[in-house]
Amino acid sequence: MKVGIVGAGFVGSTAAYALVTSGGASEVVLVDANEKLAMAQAQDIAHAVPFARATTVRHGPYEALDGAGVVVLAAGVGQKPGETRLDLLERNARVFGQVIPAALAAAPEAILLVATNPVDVMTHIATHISGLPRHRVIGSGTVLDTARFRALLGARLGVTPKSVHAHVVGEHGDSEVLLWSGATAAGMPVERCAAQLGHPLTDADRAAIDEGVRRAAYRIIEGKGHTAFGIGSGIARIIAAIAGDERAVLTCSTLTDAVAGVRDVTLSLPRVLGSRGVVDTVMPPLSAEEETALNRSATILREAATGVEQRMGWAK
Ligand SMILES: NC(=O)C1=CN([C@@H]2O[C@H](COP(=O)(O)OP(=O)(O)OC[C@H]3O[C@@H](n4cnc5c(N)ncnc54)[C@H](O)[C@@H]3O)[C@@H](O)[C@H]2O)C=CC1
Ligand SMILES: CC(=O)C(=O)O
Repeated sequence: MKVGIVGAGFVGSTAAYALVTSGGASEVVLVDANEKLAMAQAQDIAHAVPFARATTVRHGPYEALDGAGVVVLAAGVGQKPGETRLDLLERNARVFGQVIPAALAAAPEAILLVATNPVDVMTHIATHISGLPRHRVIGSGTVLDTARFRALLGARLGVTPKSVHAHVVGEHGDSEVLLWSGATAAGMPVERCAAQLGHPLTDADRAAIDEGVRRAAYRIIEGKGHTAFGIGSGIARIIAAIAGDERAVLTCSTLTDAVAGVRDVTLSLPRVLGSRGVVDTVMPPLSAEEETALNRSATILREAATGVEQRMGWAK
């Protein structure tokens, strides 16, 4: 499948590199307002191809997205140390007003995969601007937070994160909800598995893991200015699920009729991904505490979306 990536900065270029190393695309085209950057990234990544999977990597204007099955949207600004994701909304909404019509004019059949933050509200905006059916506008959502949760749980249990099944839902951001009640390893609740392995999970462990997931971006941005490897790999994983019509379950963001009592909200839940995009959604069982936290997260996102809808004149 041909994949377009608009925004060839840290996130877009790392996603392109992950696609090349995983063999997730036959062709990758990078587009950026900074054409010199797009060209340099495309050349650098193309030089990895002899060590990786057969992929054509190039840069170009929007017209070069012609025929793309997925267009990744990674254009816009990222957080500076201390900024929240929601602080980026106004600036990145303006970017999407330019980028989405141009991308769809070239690739009208594409699924849009949004990475730009705040990713849930940007996915909401992308659904409105594009006019596409909601199943074709997917935010990377909490795919990264779920990976962070699995990584930290795996480290605590002393097993590979690949053997840990645990999900983060709601906002990709401060109000996200770690679903401890459904977390499993080796086919049993994660607490029981941890105890059997001689690493019982204490309240302090749980608090440290929650903090480690929720505050990961802040810590990494403080240290290196951006995050890219986790999300680049997550984007490549989502594209593989679409390209292979896998029906893989990944925590992605898409416009949803009602979640935890909140209507018309774009956030992450476990989504079944296939060649049409989001082909189904699974609502996990939640504890009372998780239900309350998801209602709060959905309310925050609904309010942020309402604000944008009013400013853009979409309010009904
Ligand atoms: N969804 C997630 O889990 C994550 C999302 N992000 C978000 O991804 C976005 C990109 O982050 P980085 O790659 O680190 O930023 P970056 O600054 O390295 O790259 C952004 C690129 O967008 C380009 N751009 C800006 N306006 C444009 C326009 N109108 N048309 C075409 N290109 C345009 C810039 O020239 C730049 O190359 C940020 O919003 C960041 O917060 C970052 C990490 C994780
Ligand atoms: C920057 C960002 O959204 C993250 O790394 O989670």
